[in-house]
Amino acid sequence: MPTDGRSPADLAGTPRLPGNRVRSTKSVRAPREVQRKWLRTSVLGACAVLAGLLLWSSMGGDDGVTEVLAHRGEILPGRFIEVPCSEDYDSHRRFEGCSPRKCGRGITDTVITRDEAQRIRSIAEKGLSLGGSDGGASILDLHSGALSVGKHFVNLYRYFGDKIQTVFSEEDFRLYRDVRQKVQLTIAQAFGISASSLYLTKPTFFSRINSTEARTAHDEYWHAHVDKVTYGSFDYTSLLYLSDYLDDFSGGRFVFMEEGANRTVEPRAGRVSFFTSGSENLHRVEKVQWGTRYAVTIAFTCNPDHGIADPVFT
Ligand SMILES: O=C(O)CCC(=O)C(=O)O
Ligand SMILES: [Fe+2]
Repeated sequence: MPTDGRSPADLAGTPRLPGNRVRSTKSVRAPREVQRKWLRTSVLGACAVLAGLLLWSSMGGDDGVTEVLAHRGEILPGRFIEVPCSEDYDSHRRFEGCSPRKCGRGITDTVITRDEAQRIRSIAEKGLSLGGSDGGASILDLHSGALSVGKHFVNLYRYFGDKIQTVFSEEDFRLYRDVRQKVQLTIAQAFGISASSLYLTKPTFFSRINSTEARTAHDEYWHAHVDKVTYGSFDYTSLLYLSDYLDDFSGGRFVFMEEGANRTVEPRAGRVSFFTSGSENLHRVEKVQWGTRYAVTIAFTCNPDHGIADPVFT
């Protein structure tokens, strides 16, 4: 406890005002000034510590510096950041005019409309309502038919047979293909390659993430990874977000991880984030804290042998 610098013995002979207050005389003014000075210093010190803490947390705390590449509220016509390519592509067959020579990441909010995102999300909702993981992460793959159910996956097409036409419509598949085409063109343009040299590859899938605790390894979506290592055939990864960060869910931001710096993409319905799939783009997804996050991972390869077709309504 701070004192004004006088011992109880010093105070013993001091004249007292009513209320037991020490009278303000010249002899006591100096210690009171010391007290004020101390108070001022403490307040200033506390403010400085608070400002430091705020700055530290806004920079990502002990994760290192965090830069937001795309805020949830902004509408980006297009942002592209070039990064040096990793050597990951050297150990794979090279397809000139397609395999990444220019690497990087881009974000655009103007290729897919909010309305298209809403309609694409309805497809995901319909499909995923037929199943869903016991843990926090469910997937629906319209190409293979894979759908999370409990702790496993079922093949939606085998399970429903012809009845699948009562779930999805021809229009759903048309929209899905149109969106895929627009994303493919965007990637080709950003990396200076021909769109026809890119092939859709697997897995291309919808994801639905909530804050339910993971039950199996499939629910653990938050680990840092390199898509080319995880999925093999990927050369270019894209993500189309179907819900809004902080309106529909919290947590769940996409993070590009680099030494000393993290760069985040805040999901926003209609936002397309795309990047070369090698370790120049190591990334993770933050754990979702509340709400539900929908997205589609749309992957492209340069190797026609690894290409897959658009899903068809049969
Ligand atoms: O949903 C996301 O933001 C990222 C998903 C992802 O990293 C992946 O599918 O490989
Ligand atoms: Fe990934």
